[in-house]
Amino acid sequence: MPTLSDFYTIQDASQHKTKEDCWIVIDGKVYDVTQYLDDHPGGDDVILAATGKDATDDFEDAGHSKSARELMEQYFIGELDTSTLIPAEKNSSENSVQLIKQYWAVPAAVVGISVVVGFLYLRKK
Ligand code: HEM
Repeated sequence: MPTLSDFYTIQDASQHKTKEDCWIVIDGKVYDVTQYLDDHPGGDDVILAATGKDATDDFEDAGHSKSARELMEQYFIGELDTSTLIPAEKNSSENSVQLIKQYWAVPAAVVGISVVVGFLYLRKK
């Protein structure tokens, strides 16, 4: 049955990344795991390292059991407002464009300078 729940942005969740106040985002859901940190079999450091971002891949890579997944529902506090992820994706594609531009600038400059030097050298002969 659908229930009303709070929505948080990834920026909201990123404000809670200490041992005293720790939220994680897994599969579009936000969990306040502050009280669970000391009991986590994988240690508190792995959970703290998974704060401030989408921790779904880290959580899945650890191969959590069914009972771990049931347990985590106790710490559910709200849904992730996914509209806040769109600018992040846009930024990362903009970053890729910047990287491609930089990647091509250096070899293009080397080829350009070589052509000019070669041309001048041949003209001198
Ligand atoms: C509410 C969130 C979480 C709960 C309730 C939880 C619960 C558990 C439980 C019960 C185990 C024991 C093995 C199992 O039953 O699967 C475990 C192991 C583990 N967890 Fe989590 N976990 C959570 C989040 C995370 C996150 C975000 C990470 C990030 C990497 C993580 C990393 C690990 C690792 C590496 C182990 C393996 C420990 C070992 O086998 O030595 N867990 N977790």
